Amino acid sequence: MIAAARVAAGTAIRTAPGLTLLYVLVMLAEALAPIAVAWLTKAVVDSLVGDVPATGLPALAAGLAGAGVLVAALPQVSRYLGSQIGRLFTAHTTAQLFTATLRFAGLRPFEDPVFHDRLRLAQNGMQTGQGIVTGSFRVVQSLVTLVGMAGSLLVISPGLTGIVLATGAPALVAQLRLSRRRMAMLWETSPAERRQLFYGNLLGTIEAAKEIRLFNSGRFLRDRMMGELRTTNDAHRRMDLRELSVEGLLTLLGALVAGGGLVWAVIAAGSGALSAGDVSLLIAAVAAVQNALNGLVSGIAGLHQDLIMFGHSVTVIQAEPDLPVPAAPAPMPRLRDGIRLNDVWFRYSDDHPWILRGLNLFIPAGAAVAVVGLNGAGKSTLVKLLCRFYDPQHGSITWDGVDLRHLHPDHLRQRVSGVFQDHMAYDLSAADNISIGFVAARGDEARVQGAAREAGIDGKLSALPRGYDTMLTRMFFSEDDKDDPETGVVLSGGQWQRVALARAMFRGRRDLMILDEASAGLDPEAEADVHGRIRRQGDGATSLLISHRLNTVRDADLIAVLEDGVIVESGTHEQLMASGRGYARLFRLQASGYQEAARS
Ligand SMILES: Nc1ncnc2c1ncn2[C@@H]1O[C@H](COP(=O)(O)OP(=O)(O)OP(=O)(O)O)[C@@H](O)[C@H]1O
Repeated sequence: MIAAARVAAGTAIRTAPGLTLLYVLVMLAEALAPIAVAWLTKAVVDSLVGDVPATGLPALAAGLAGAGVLVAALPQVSRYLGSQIGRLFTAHTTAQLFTATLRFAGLRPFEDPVFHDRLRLAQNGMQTGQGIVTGSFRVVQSLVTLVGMAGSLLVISPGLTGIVLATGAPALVAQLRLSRRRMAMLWETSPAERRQLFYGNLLGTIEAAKEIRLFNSGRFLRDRMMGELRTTNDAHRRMDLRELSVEGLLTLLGALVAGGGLVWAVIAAGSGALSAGDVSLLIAAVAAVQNALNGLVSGIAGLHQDLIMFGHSVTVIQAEPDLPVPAAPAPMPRLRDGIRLNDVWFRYSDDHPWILRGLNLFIPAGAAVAVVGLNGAGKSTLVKLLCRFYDPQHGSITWDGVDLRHLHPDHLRQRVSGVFQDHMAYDLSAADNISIGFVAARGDEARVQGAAREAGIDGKLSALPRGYDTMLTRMFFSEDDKDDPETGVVLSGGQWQRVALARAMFRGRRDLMILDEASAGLDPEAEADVHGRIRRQGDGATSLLISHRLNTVRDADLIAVLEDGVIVESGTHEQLMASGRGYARLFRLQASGYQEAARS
């Protein structure tokens, strides 16, 4: 929490130094104004009842009126300044948080549920920016008022001062414990809240809508969502009850002290021990000290809570890299020799089974290499290792002899392009969907169109209502233009695959092109055509093709069969067919299926 406080203070000062200074001055004036009002009231009352000469009465009255104006006006000014600093603070830390998530070079953090909980709380914590800024100044302000008012009260009644201040100590301890418990509760209920969000999103997305309706699973999902919501609601209710009882007791204690003080002051004034002005000062001071104490206690508790929340952002912002990045990465010239996987062992975590078990494979520069294998054999895992989204636990992957671990992940990825099996369909325009593959060339319309042509989707995209500027989603239309087809279109699965291919093509010639089931949604002829284009694309480009349709990869220079975490067969199509082993069997099986289909 101390680290979070340090970061928060530094951020506020850095993002808005002038405003912060102004805010401090306004808050100080706001803190001192009630003290001035109390003392001026005492002086006026004493003058009026004749305890002191009334010569300066008009000046006192004018001073009192001026202080009253400040008491009324300053809170509005400070609220505006606090909000503005809070907004700047939130914008700054939000940018930092998302920059930090981009710094993770691999995928592991995004598969970690604890990270997801933290990220969600961190995003909520971003909204606490204003609370931290205003909360910390409120604490200082309450402290100033408290000291001033307690000093005033001390002049009249040291005993009462002691009692009033003493009620603050248990309040502070209780509030701090409450805020710690609330934060712990939020952390504990975070997984349930995340599941609730997940079910809620499922019930509202088009992707799930078909299955939910066909399988009539909506009620089941809704009930699960409500179950999670009940869990979090119960935890919140228990926390609210606890707060209610503690705060109720503290309020009662404060009221008893204030009432007792009033009775004592009236009796003391009756016996002449206090002046009328003293009584008015005492009434104002007891109320103000209690207010300031409450402000201080709840300010500290709120700040404590906001800082714990903000601490999640700081943890993400300051997180160690998920993959070791060398301080002096090896230079990365164009691939000349090839990529070698040497005795590669990999599993997703210690409690997962081994996916790759000593895999050896050489992908020669300039060659088209196909990897085939059954579902779950580890083909996509191999692709992720080649992009260095993970490091293997044993063995190495080398790029022209240099271990990927010695290269900078950014440099490596600049040399790679491709389409993942689970490629993205962005709710963006057609042009953006393609040019996001190489943001530096965004706006190059000819290049966008060229890539789309290569992927065989130019005809479709050019004919859209707004051409390449058409949104490939119907998510963002407004009430006014909801029936206008120009606001967005919906593509088919195969068309999306071609858009993803165009995105990969848009990157231009890269050393390694990976197609992981990238054309499975196309008909076999189109898939073979795509593979052919990839092979012809630029001289010497290396490609890694993954497909379940063996016929579409038969022209590859090398076909490797992945099974049980190792390559069990490799060679050209002809060699593998001649060997008559698993590949040949599967190929014949698939070929006979096509022949059957062709005959029927
Ligand atoms: N992020 C992950 N965390 C844990 N296990 C994973 C993860 N991704 C994949 N796996 C597991 O790794 C194994 C290999 O998966 P992979 O996706 O590499 O197979 P594949 O050969 O590409 O399969 P398919 O042909 O079905 O696409 C599977 O058993 C899968 O459950």
